[in-house]
Amino acid sequence: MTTTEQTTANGSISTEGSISTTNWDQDTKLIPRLQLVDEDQKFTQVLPDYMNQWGLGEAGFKYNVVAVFGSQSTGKSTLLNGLFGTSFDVMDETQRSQTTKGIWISRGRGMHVLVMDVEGTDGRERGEDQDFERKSALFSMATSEVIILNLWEHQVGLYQGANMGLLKTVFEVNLQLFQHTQTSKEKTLLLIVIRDHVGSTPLENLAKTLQNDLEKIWAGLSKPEGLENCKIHDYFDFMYTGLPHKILLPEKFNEEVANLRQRFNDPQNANFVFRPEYHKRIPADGYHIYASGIWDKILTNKDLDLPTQQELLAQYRCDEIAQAAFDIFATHLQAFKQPILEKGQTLADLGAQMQTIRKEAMDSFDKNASRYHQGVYQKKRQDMLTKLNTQLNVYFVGQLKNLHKKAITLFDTTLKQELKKASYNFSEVVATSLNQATDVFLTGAKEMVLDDTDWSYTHELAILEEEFDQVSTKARADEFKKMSKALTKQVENELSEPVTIALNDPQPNTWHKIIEAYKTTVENGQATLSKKAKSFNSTEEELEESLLGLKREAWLVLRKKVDEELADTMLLLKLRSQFEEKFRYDDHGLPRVWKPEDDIDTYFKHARDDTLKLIPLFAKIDLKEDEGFEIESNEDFDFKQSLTILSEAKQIDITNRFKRESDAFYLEAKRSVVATTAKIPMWLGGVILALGWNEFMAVIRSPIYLILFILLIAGGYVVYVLNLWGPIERVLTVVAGEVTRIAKERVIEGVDMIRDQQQQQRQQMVSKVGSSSRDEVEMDSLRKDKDE
Ligand SMILES: Nc1nc2c(ncn2[C@@H]2O[C@H](COP(=O)(O)OP(=O)(O)OP(=O)(O)O)[C@@H](O)[C@H]2O)c(=O)[nH]1
Repeated sequence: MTTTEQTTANGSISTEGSISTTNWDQDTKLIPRLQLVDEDQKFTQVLPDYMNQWGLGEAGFKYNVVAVFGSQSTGKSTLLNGLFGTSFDVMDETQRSQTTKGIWISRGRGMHVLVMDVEGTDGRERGEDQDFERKSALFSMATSEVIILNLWEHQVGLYQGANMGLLKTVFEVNLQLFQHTQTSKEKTLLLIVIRDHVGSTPLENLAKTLQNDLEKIWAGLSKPEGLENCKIHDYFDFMYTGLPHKILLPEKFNEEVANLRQRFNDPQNANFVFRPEYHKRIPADGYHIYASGIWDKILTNKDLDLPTQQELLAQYRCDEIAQAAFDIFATHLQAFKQPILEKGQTLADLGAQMQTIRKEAMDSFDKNASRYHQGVYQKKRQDMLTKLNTQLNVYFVGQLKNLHKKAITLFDTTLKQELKKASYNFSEVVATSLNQATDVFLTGAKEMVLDDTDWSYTHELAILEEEFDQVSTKARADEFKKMSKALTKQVENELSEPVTIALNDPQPNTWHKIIEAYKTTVENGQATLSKKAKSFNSTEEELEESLLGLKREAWLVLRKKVDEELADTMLLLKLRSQFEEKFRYDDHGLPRVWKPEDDIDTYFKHARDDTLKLIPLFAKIDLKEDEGFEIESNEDFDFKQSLTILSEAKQIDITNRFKRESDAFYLEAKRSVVATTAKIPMWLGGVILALGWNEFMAVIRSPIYLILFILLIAGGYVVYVLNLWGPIERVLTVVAGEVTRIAKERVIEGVDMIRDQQQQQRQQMVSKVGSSSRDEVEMDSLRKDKDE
């Protein structure tokens, strides 16, 4: 036999019948019973343990509850034991005193049914105190889906009898339970069992009589406000059954009891009693809370209505279940690699992991909590989800931050790497690196955004994009700087030679030539810049700014070169060479040999004046042939000022220094005239020839002298031609030095030898004369030494 549990579309649970975990015949062990409420009206603390012992702890909705009501000693316990295989106490025939005190509970054999044996309602033992009867009725109605009403046949029709009082109580408490519920009232099944049914009056007739009496009782009840017109069938369904006399017809009795059991145990039975609509929808794991809560309310005489109780139970249980689920969740969360996140690393599958542990927790919550009041469950579910999301959000934020860092680093490194390559297009490299880094961030971020959250990475993405922008702007600036540097170098190379040439050959149009060279160079540079600027995605304004920058930069390079060329020493060199050109060389470029008749003073004056005229030419960049040429100035660059090369003071200084230098040339020229004038006169040659005529003839006539003379002349010629005079001179010097050294050594050796001989002679003399005259001899000897 099976029972199915289904969650319907609106979330409510429907159950079909009870469930047998074991077969009736196999469930032979004594099923423990429990006094739920004792004589002192105290509710038991151990119900959860018993629920587990009975195997109902995890039954969910797959269990049913039945309670029995009736007068004392009407065979209620006997009936329950027969129907459900329980072991409730049965009265000893001989005593005839009340056996069942309070409320007992047990599980039905072979079925998931909680069976409650409620103390009889005669009040004989408790006197006329109807208090417990009302309380137990209220409790049974609130917790059970089927109430068995136990009546003797002979009591039927006795409208004023004790049973009728009991029924009145049942109806009243039922109305109390649902007083706040105008709609969807839960129904309870009243199964009226007529005991010792002899059969003379058919069951139908007895049922009719009883039904009439019940209607009458119902009509006589004072209904709560709003429920004045409610009908008995709004709250109750009725079933009637009769049982033969147990003592007189025991076999028949047992047979009928077995038949009746089928109505509790077999969902296929036409008169199956545990129909889903009677189910109280209290999940088994919350039954003890619910039941004890109801009893507590009853004892304290507080307003008791079932829907509120069910909501309260749902809240309590949902909190408990949520806490249990959260504890498991927290354990998983602890195992999370938070240190990795703290170290700035990212977890590849963080999103999936978060999803898994959240799902696990939510599934665990849903499994148990979804059986409770739907409104409460949904609210608690939302709370739970929010709580879990808040916990996980820490990881989301941490990972997002790390992804941010990762993306920025990736962008930076990729960009740098790509820019190191031999050729690249800057804007393309930036775009590729940007896509790559953004992709890393977005993939990681998207993977982490869980359903049912308002998590967003847009803010972080916006910040990231800003940072990307900063990095690429910096890279662009660096690249631009690099390019500008290369261009400056190019400009420097291109300008260097023309400037040097132009300044070394100063002409009136020197500056024009230099400006022309500058213009050509700048044009070339600007063409390169314009071409490269495209790859930087530069705007028109940026490009214009860069072109102007290049112009200024190139001008500064030019100025630097000019400054180098016209630095004091260089300038003096240039002036001197110009002066020499004019003073020491003639119009054909041949060196002048000054003669006494030459007008050195005039030459000198002209040359010096012409040279001095160059100083004002060098002093300022002249733009008269380049009218309109100008470079826009700014706070760091003043074009007008940059045209001045030499200040007034500098010009005077250079003029003076040059004058001093040129004076030296003048003196030198004068001296060279004197030297030419001081030559050996011609007549002296005649004298030498006359005096040396005999020696000349001797040489001519002697073949040996002649050969020696010729050899001497030839040797002299070879030495002259091969320029060997230097080495020969060195050799002669070395030889002479060596000869001198050897001679000196020989002289020193000779002197030392003489000194040694004299020393020996003195010693011999001393030994002869004796020690008294030793000093004298010594002095004498010293004197001799000195003389020597
Ligand atoms: N005449 C008759 N006697 C029965 C029947 N069933 C049980 N008895 C007897 O009635 C007596 C009381 O039986 P219980 O089962 O203890 O009755 P009860 O209603 O549980 O009694 P309390 O728990 O004390 O209220 C016992 O002596 C039973 O043998 C029956 O069907 N007919």
